[in-house]
Amino acid sequence: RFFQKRKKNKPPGPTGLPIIGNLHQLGPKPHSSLSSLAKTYGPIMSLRFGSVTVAVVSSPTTAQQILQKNDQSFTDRPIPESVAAQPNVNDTLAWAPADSRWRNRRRICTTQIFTAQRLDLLQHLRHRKVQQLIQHLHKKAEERTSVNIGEVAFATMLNLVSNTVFSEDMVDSEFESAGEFKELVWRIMEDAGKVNVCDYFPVLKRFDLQGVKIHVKVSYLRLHEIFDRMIRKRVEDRKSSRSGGSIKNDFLDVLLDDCEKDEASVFSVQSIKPLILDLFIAGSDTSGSTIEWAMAELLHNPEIMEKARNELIQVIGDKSNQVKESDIPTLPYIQSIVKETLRLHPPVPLLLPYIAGNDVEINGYTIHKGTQVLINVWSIGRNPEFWDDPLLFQPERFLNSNVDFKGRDFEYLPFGGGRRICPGLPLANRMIVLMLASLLHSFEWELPKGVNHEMLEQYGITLKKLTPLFAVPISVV
Ligand code: HEM
Repeated sequence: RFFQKRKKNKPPGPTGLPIIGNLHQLGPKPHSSLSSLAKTYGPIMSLRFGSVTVAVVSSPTTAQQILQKNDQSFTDRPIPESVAAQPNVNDTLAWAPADSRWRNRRRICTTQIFTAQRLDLLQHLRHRKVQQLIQHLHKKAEERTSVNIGEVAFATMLNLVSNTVFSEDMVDSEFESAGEFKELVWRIMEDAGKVNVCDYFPVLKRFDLQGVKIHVKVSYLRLHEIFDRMIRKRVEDRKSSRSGGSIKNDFLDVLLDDCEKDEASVFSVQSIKPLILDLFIAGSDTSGSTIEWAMAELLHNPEIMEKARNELIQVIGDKSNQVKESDIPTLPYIQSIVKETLRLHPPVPLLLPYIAGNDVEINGYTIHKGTQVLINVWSIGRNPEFWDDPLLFQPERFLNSNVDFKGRDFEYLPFGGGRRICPGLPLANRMIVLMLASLLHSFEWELPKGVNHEMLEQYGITLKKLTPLFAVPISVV
């Protein structure tokens, strides 16, 4: 009777099979399968994955109910086993419960890295990292060899984050050597993207049937070891700096200042490592895949590429001038290309999952406490009810429109919304526009001969191209 009461008034959804529930309906592209199911069951539907009840939201008004109207009930996230494998997971930003310690960590990241003022101060860093990328591409252009666009953009972003945090590069300037750091972050992304049966059958957790947890743990521990070494070295340097040496004033120094401030500090040497790791993981692949999709769309739509290059030539001039961040406001077409890319290819198509903290009424249905909630922003961004010709890549749609990705327009949520909206949004926006504008201003691009250009997706922790995009840069004269 208790069980039946709990099931009362749930949103509609497809009947599941015994034991596995609806897991078999997810397929290799869950965001797309769930989008198809929503056509039958509506903007909020209920499914069962193993023993976990999941509500899937697929319309702007329903997303608004979750992220705005009832946001106090949807603050926490369920933690997948591949994420729980890391040490001190409750000290992360992305997965920790939204308590006062999480608020403090978020506040310190926002005020010390992501405010307009702090970002302005570190503009030179982004220019330097993008110029390193451009120099690397000039060499490739001379050799007439193709470049893995997603990978070099990913490595550039890793180096930007590592310079923000540690004031040093983690990937060599040629982006080629299998830099250990890059491989470790990459491997974590891969493992975290696997569908893990243990997440849906909590009784199986301790058996780690697919071995995901044990595999990913090795990478986490190694990264913690690297961070540990760097942090200890910095602690020593800070001691000597007090006797006259220099200090770096980067994010690590901010965190260590906080550790030393008082005993009630939210940070310790142990608890800053998961936070730093979160910034690397959340920032690099998302930005890398956005650049990859943008370039893939432009190679697919040469007239749009041409229009973008014309805007750059008009605003920036010829290749002897470099694109700067201060040019961004005068590049509306490039900005629209980035927005259109994030509409069609949101790197986190189902956002990070939420968990209902109590029973909540949405659209007349009850979302019971403990239900996982997925918001299908991929589906919302492709719905003809909210977008004209939604499957066409048309940056123009954003040109004279106020729709933005800051979490207030619920038909367009590539960075999520509400209190857990992506804190890295301002940095990502600046860096992605700058990187894309520089790639287009310095080079013409073509696909390697004989390559079949497809636009298929591969679902993982970020939504990537099924086959990585390789393109040949040609230096403009
Ligand atoms: C194109 C680039 C990016 C996209 C599309 C993106 C998207 C997202 C999304 C969808 C979420 C979950 C929001 C929600 O659940 O409502 C998120 C969370 C997060 N992102 Fe980003 N992100 C990007 C870049 C970055 C960067 C550059 C950083 C930092 C360096 C970053 C750090 C984070 C963190 C720490 C969280 C967890 C926030 C929390 O749960 O409190 N992201 N991001």
